[in-house]
Amino acid sequence: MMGATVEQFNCAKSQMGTLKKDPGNEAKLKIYALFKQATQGPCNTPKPGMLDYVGKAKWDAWKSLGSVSQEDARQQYVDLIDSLLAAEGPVVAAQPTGSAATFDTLLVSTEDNVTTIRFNRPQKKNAITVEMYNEIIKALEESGKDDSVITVITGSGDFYCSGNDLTNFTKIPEGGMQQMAKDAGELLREFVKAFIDFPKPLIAVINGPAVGVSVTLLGLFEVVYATERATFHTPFSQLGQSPEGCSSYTFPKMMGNAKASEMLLFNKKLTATQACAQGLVTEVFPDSSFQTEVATRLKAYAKLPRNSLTLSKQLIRGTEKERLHTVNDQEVERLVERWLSDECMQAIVSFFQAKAKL
Ligand SMILES: CCCCCCC/C=C/C(=O)SCCNC(=O)CCNC(=O)[C@H](O)C(C)(C)COP(=O)(O)OP(=O)(O)OC[C@H]1O[C@@H](n2cnc3c(N)ncnc32)[C@H](O)[C@@H]1OP(=O)(O)O
Repeated sequence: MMGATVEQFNCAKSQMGTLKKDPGNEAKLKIYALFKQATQGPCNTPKPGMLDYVGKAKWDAWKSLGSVSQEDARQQYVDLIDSLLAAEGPVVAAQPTGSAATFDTLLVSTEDNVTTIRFNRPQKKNAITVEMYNEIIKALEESGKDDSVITVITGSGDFYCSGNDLTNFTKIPEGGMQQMAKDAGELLREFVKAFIDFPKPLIAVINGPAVGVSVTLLGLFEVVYATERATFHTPFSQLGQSPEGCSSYTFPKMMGNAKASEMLLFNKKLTATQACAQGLVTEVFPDSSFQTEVATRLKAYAKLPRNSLTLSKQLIRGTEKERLHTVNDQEVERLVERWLSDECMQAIVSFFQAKAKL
């Protein structure tokens, strides 16, 4: 992990004063400990006496950081303050509890502390258009700052999502194919970044088959619940493309190189049960009880303390965030080249030719 600079650390220190809500004792102890470690190094003071409860708790928190370097402590401090600020951001005015914000390709609503982002192009199997990528980024940005405790992503109709809308590659801008690939790369980078940086627990509710980028992103979710009817397919080589959504890193980490290669190189489509065995899915439910069983879980999770969940997510994900951004950049760079390849163009032409023959 690369550490934060002293300037970034000082900036985070001053931003701490702008927190509107008390982050709670657990977070305050962590902030104290990281501050001490960042400014003085490992704990080197005598342990306070038994009756000095507060002093002892602070000392324990500092001591628990062991030999973490001052540079790393600065980074963890900056990340922690960032995530607390992101989690408490202003309650989005257009998103009072139970309301639905307006998007053209999504249904977004917040109810009982759960914000649900639902892909809403069921007639196209929820394929993701350029507009929809942008709306998902916006919905995540708003949901990261609203008052909800967890965020859920799911699909309308019989599919979860059929991945990138292949018509995205048929609208050639003035700058030609090169410009199209460049623009698509930038959009994809921002899209995946919105998932990497999302501060709250993110839960995927996979209501049917999932394809392409909607599958690769799953490694960036905290929990993935699937109906037994769901399938998971990443047909990249078939399309002359290469993996994205950080899956070139998260999939081998989750399922090992061989199983990841079957999916990402050789287009193997997994059933929900197989995906669960590989660690891509958390739990599979019978289709008949899927929605009610998952709703019960979500309701319970949404009653948990918001800050504790955000902080715990940050502990689990924080150390690899930088790595994920690097992976995202590399995957985008490779895809921009791939989109201009004969293999990819031919595969897209074939998809539309097959459609035309029906
Ligand atoms: C600009 C930023 C770009 C970032 C790109 C990031 C890289 C992402 C990569 C990927 O996601 S790769 C995966 C791409 N997806 C696919 O290859 C899936 C293609 N679709 C299919 O194979 C099938 O449609 C299906 C999903 C298996 C469903 O088959 P089914 O027989 O059940 O339904 P259909 O009649 O085929 O579909 C209904 C309707 O929806 C249209 N459609 C479905 N998926 C897509 C799609 N991905 N792109 C565009 N259109 C799609 C399909 O053509 C039908 O349309 P109509 O014929 O009714 O007009």
